[in-house]
Amino acid sequence: MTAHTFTPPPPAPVAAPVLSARGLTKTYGMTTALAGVDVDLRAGESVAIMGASGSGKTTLLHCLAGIVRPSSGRVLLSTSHGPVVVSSLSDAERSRLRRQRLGFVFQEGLLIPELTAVENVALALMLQGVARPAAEHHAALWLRHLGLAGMEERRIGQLSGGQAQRVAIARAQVTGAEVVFADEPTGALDSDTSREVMQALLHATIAGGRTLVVVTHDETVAAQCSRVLRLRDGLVVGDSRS
Ligand SMILES: Nc1ncnc2c1ncn2[C@@H]1O[C@H](COP(=O)(O)OP(=O)(O)OP(=O)(O)O)[C@@H](O)[C@H]1O
Repeated sequence: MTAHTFTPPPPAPVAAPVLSARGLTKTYGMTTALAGVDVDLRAGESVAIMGASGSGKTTLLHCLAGIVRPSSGRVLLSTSHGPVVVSSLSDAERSRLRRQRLGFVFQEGLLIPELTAVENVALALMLQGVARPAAEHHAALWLRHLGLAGMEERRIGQLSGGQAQRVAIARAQVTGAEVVFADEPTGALDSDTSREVMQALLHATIAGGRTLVVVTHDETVAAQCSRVLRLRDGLVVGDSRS
């Protein structure tokens, strides 16, 4: 009789973090906005950052996204071209990195009111050297994907708040950003529209295996994310996964 030995399957590989922060601090004069944050974010995660007003949420998002440079500590972004130490880059290098590798959806959309929906989305690609016809083609596909077919030629002021936020989501996705950062993306919307916009943001980002980081005060927004980080006085005091 053959002895059957049980061979345990190899452990599932743990994906390397897309974004890692170690010992992040940020001070503004006498104010400590971040007091030493360590965090690893992985591909496919949707991470809500919560906490009381002034706890450091936006500062953390800005440090992770290379918008502001931390006072100390390190932010490492893993890109398809290799790892990048975001916190050591110059202002110009960080702004290039943001344009090429990161996506942003803020409450006050960073959309240009004089441009149409399709032009706003296409602009993100054109800034990377994509020719206008191809950029507008891709932009229109994303707008359709986000339920905005027929609204491509409207200026931002001719859209509802929820529609404008979906244009911002399309713009954040169209370049294939590794990580999408959102700061109160649904703060100005009613609760039904907020849910729809949040679902659109989650599906667009996570379906592509990318990472979403959302600063929010809204527990219903956080409940739609796969992980919630809670900040107090510039420190992470809670980290839960659903
Ligand atoms: N540019 C700045 N100059 C001076 N102080 C700042 C600056 N940005 C943030 N701060 C201070 O750092 C601390 C953290 O601010 P931050 O905006 O990160 O908090 P938050 O949790 O996002 O707050 P809120 O929920 O009110 O938006 C606060 O005390 C704030 O006043």
